Amino acid sequence: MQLVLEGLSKKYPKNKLFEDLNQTFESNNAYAITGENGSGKSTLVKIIAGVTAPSKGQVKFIERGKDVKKEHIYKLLGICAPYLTLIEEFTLKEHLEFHSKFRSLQVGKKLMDEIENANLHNSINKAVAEFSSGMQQRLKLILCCCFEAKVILLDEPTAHLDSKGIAWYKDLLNRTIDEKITLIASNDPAEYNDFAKKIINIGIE
Ligand SMILES: Nc1ncnc2c1ncn2[C@@H]1O[C@H](COP(=O)(O)OP(=O)(O)OP(=O)(O)O)[C@@H](O)[C@H]1O
Repeated sequence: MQLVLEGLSKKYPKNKLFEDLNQTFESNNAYAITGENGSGKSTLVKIIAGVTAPSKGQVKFIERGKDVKKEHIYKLLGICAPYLTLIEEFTLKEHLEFHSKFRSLQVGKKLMDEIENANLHNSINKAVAEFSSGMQQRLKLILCCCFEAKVILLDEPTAHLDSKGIAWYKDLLNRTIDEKITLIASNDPAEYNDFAKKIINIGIE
């Protein structure tokens, strides 16, 4: 599959971000999206996810040579980003049950093993409102990486993680991204160096 950015630009009334971005992302590859603070990395991820509209240009998802219809794109995406929040009243278990209703588990993954790997096994019945920021981040990464997706969008994926959490993130990603398009929006090489074959800097010089 391919994810194509065609002449993509974004500006706000007082702020011009990126302009005429043209890029093709291919399956089985990971890419880093870098750029100084405020350059528009998160905005680009939101545009790809369909949450924010571009000022110009378009994003295309192409599968077996055909454009994927807008209404089906969400099925292709796994997203972990600071602005995507968990449901505070739900327990960890309820989050997993909720996601399982509309998304199948990635082949080869066992949710309870992943929960244990993430060191969340003692918090299965705890409401997410009682989770620390690092625990919430681990759960977001599990939801993003353990359920079927062809495109993985990660925005600052190791935010709030300690060194053990970062090691766990790298292991999880190593077991997840084969055959997928993975985009990592970040300025921290530790988040993408082991994975990204290409670094795309979107800052306007
Ligand atoms: N809804 C909005 N209205 C106006 N300006 C916005 C809006 N959303 C974001 N911006 C501005 O767009 C710019 C890019 O923001 P964005 O969060 O995409 O940058 P970033 O590269 O991810 O930054 P950082 O490295 O700090 O995370 C910022 O200057 C931000 O203030």
